[in-house]
Amino acid sequence: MKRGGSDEAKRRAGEAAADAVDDGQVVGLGTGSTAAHAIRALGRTVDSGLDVEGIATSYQSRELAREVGIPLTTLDDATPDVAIDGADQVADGDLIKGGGAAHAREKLVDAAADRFLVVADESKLADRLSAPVPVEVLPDAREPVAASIRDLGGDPELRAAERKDGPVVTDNGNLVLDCDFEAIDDPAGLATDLSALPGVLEHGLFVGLADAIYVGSDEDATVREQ
Ligand SMILES: O=C(CO)[C@H](O)[C@H](O)COP(=O)(O)O
Repeated sequence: MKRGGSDEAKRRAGEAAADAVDDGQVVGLGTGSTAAHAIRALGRTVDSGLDVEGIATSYQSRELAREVGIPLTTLDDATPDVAIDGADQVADGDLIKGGGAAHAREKLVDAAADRFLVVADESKLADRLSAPVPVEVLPDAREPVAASIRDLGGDPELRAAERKDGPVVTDNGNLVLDCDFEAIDDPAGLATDLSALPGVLEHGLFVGLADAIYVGSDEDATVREQ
């Protein structure tokens, strides 16, 4: 699915981050249209002889990696040296992710990596995180978690599928509540509160995880070390 700014800006961010991958490294392969540019660029470097292995964060990134010829491994067998992943919003180096409902596996792989590179076009940058926070819940936990989110000041909405009747079902077989907290003053505190709710598999607040943000525009890509 395509979200955010121009495809050219996303391509510049994704390709710049892929350029930072060294021979012999294991790479976490993020999900979304910006991360897909990085995966395609890595596929081209594999074609030209670079020895890298990927760890997919979703069905989408696994299929794309297979298509472009990146050999795959898993967290059972390897630790990612670097992960490259997109974001829905970036503020002060913290992120909201999960626009593609892949944030549970993304957080697992991105947090495991020695270096986590975020790839984003300029439209994702904000002064404060304020986009709805995706919260993946076990199907049985939908109502209790929604009630707890309201108690925390959020407005949860079950994510509906686009070309299927009913809700989005994640790669893990769960549901997603998009939770609007408006401007988030304390992302770390909210992340802790959401993680503590029974039935929450994972939420899309990525606090203090990013090592560098690759920001693409229609002209170039710049790197902001965190
Ligand atoms: O978190 C994600 C998927 O769960 C994506 O990385 C995020 O939604 C950004 O996507 P895009 O690069 O297509 O704008």
